[in-house]
Amino acid sequence: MLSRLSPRLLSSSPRLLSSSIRTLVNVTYPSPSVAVLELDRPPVNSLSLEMATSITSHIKQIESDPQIRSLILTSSNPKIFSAGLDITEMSRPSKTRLSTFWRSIQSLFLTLYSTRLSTISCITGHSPAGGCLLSMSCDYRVMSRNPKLGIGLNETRLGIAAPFWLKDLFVKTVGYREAELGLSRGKLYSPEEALKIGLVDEIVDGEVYDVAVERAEEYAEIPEKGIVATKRMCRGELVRDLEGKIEEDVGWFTDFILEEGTQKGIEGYLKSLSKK
Ligand SMILES: CC/C=C\C/C=C\C/C=C\C/C=C/C(=O)SCCNC(=O)CCNC(=O)[C@H](O)C(C)(C)COP(=O)(O)OP(=O)(O)OC[C@H]1O[C@@H](n2cnc3c(N)ncnc32)[C@H](O)[C@@H]1OP(=O)(O)O
Repeated sequence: MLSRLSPRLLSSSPRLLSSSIRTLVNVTYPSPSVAVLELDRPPVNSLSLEMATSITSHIKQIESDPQIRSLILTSSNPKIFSAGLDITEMSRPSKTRLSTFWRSIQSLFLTLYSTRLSTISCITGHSPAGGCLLSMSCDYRVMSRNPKLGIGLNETRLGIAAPFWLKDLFVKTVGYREAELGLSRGKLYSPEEALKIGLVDEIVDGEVYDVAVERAEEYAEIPEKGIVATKRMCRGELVRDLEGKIEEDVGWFTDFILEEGTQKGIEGYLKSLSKK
């Protein structure tokens, strides 16, 4: 039933959908060529298996409408873009669930990073780890100037490491030395710092969403053929690298996460979060 609804219909009846099926995202259309996908999984938009799968399938639905040229990724929570992977997915999981979870994250990355759509990340709130991955997978990043916000890859703070493709994406975005420093220290950058190193492209004092729509409309005016060929040129290598190592990467992730030492670290991190 859901899959037969066109994306436009989806956006026109979000309340009807949320009462029947929890989609975890809202889709709206501020102009004929622009779609907005709003993450909506309270309290912190963390990426569970269901959340990652829902985002991926909504991107694919939006992509299938030829009129839509740009996609804005944002959050229903003004303070938090996404808290990254749902850490509870990695705490004492079954191996089967953990593998399926990781495949859903790989698939979300590949879909968002290689979509024909021009993607704008509208970052109004915190964006650690998997949240930063979502933003870095977009073509353009606009962030609120709020100095209390943080964006970056803080995996080491949980006793885990970013997978090779996320490390490569970070290197491509901010350069080798900054990536090495940021990854090993698990650094979360303020918006000003993020702008300085190229982790975000613009910071905004007022309404970030309005600027994101403006940028999305600018992208939508550029001929699609040129954009798609350019994205393929810039992003194809990393996409092919991961596509060629999907199983190996699932193996690394599950082995690493299921190690007792990693489990203890994750447990401790979860406790520290709930004690705050
Ligand atoms: C060799 C390599 C092989 C394999 C690689 C291995 C792994 C690498 C994998 C992938 C890379 C990506 C990893 C990740 O994304 S891990 C997640 C990292 N995220 C964080 O560290 C963020 C943690 N959260 C926070 O810092 C704060 O919650 C935040 C600043 C976002 C919001 O603060 P606020 O004060 O507003 O809310 P809280 O009270 O802290 O949280 C509310 C509620 O939500 C729970 N929570 C928070 N974050 C998460 C999360 N990521 N997953 C699940 N649950 C989360 C928090 O515990 C609170 O719960 P409760 O106490 O029950 O209300």
